[in-house]
Amino acid sequence: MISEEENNIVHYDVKVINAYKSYGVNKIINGLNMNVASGSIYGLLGPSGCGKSTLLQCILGSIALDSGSINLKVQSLSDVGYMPQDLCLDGKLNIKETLAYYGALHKMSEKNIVTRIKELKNILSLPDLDTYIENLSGGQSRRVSLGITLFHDPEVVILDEPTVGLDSLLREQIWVEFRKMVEQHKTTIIITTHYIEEANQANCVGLMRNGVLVEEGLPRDIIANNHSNSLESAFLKICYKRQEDNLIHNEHCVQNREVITTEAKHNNNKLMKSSTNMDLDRIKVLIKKNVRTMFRDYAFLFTMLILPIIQTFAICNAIGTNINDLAIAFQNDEIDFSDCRRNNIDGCVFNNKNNQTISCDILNHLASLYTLNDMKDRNIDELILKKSNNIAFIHFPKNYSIQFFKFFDDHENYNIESQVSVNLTKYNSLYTNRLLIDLTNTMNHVAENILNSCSKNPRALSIPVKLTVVSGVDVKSYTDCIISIFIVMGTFYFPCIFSLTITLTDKMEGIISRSMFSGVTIAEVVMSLFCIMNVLLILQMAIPLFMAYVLYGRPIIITNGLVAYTVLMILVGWTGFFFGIISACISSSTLAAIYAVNGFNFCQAILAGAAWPVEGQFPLLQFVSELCPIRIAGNIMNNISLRGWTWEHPMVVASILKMLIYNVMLSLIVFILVKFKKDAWIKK
Ligand SMILES: Nc1ncnc2c1ncn2[C@@H]1O[C@H](COP(=O)(O)OP(=O)(O)OP(=O)(O)O)[C@@H](O)[C@H]1O
Repeated sequence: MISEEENNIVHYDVKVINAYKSYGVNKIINGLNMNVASGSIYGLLGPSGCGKSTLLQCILGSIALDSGSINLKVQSLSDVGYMPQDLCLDGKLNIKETLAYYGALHKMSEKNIVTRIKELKNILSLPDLDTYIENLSGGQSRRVSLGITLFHDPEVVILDEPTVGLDSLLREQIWVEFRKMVEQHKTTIIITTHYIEEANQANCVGLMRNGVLVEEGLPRDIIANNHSNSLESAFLKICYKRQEDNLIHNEHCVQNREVITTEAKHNNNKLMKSSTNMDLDRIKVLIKKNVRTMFRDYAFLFTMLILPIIQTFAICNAIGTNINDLAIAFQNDEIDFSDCRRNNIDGCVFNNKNNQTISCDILNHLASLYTLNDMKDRNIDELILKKSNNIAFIHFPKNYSIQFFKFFDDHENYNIESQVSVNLTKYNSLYTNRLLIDLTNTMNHVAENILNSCSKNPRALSIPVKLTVVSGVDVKSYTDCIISIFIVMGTFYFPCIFSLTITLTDKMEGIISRSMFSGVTIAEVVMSLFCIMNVLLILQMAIPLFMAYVLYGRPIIITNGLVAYTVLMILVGWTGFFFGIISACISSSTLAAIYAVNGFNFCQAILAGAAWPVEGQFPLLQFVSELCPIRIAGNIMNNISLRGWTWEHPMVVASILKMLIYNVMLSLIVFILVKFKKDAWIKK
């Protein structure tokens, strides 16, 4: 038989003892004591910004107290249900999937999940369960959020303004449910609310002001003690009185009963501790949820799967190709250019000098390389160059061919005034260099034709150098030389953007912290993303490789070095992934993080030699370039594919080792952030 003394003993599920918490100089909790009896509803009231949410988060252990202690009777997070003030819901899931996700995190069976979804649909008047969260009204989303909190039937329920935005009828229904939970299941509920009158239904209310509870008691006692007719007016009186007295004291809810402090099995720091533990089932649940949301985000899918195709297409078509669309202005005083088309060198030009027009030969050859614009008025040449797209102006004097032959026959008496003049625009060094090479080649070509026409050895004019390729594949364009750098750029960039955007979005939307309240560890979040990333990485590697080497036929030497090539790509992908995770962890703004990562990748690509050879950089910059993962891997991948380097080459082994070291270092940083910087994964 229970004695009267035992009957008076109150057991507490939550005890806050002399708690202090400051943000900088702002003291938010200032020596607060609070006792929440088991199997009761505790209404925590107070003006906006007084620290109610902070106190709840300290109770849950997501924020650490500066001093004081919080004792919770519950054993683990699975015994607690927390509804944050923000919704923290994933818009790309529907109601059923959302509830099932949290049910699965709490390791509920499929059958229980289905039954519980039906129950909560009735209790919370949820709309059609297939409706996506992003299509719900504010009040409907809040009910789903409450549903998540109650889903696993926790012993202690902590609710931060659960009834905001709900109509009075629904609020009433929900309070009836709270009372039922307390009576039937002995659930303990702590609830903050702005609707003071609904707190009348609580077993105990506490009024928080200036970091302490200024009043705590049964609602009807507080009303009676303050000679008021409602809880709201009673609290107003208390606030005025406190302002006058400037007195802060804390009286306990049940003063005439003996208080037994429940043994502190878990304090706030242990309940939601940073953990590197991993549970395979939870990782599977996280993977399922992330894959589901990814496949519903078309912009994300486009970035992950279509953008690599577009990028490779752009690289293969827009870099290192022949520049065919350049224009040259010319004036030919020797012959009208329209007559040139009929003009061919006929017989040996030295025997038939007067009929030959060498300018035609030169212009016809240039016409196969450039767009030629015939200018009749030489005086406007300056204007032509400034106002048009012509990169040069070429002028042939009247007696050009005669003098040209003289150049061969009688070099001493050659009239220098009669040579072709070329006026260059020098705003683009690439164009200028190209034109100079083309002019030299053209003149050589014409000279060879002339010598051929007279049955003379054309090699008489060429320089005495013999060129032979001794190693490496025969590259045809600049793209061939740097294609591996571009491929590896994408292999770094896409996993980086993948891990950054998913982690940061889930962090900023509170989905990570909400999942953590359901037992998920950050290590599990990272591992689930790592698994998905590896599948995506296979596609992101295969797409550019197939396009570059199969579709566009870029040169490649097939050796066993290609295995090292693949290993390097995978290691670069992992580096990008870890880099994205770390960036997401230390960033507090999604846009800033994306800009920073894009900017970093751009610099890295430039330093790695994507635009210009690294050998042209000054020594210190070269040293920095050699530290970039894209350079470490890309350079060796180029050597494997173009020079046939294999596993046996020490540089190949060295670069694989360097990339391994990179991955170990970055994963170590991730480990430290997971283990010791829990706050960094949660939106402040
Ligand atoms: N991470 C933080 N850094 C600095 N100050 C913070 C942080 N979080 C909260 N605060 C400050 O602490 C105070 C208490 O905030 P809290 O959210 O706990 O108030 P509240 O009582 O729940 O308010 P409301 O009823 O409007 O939700 C506020 O002044 C807020 O600006």
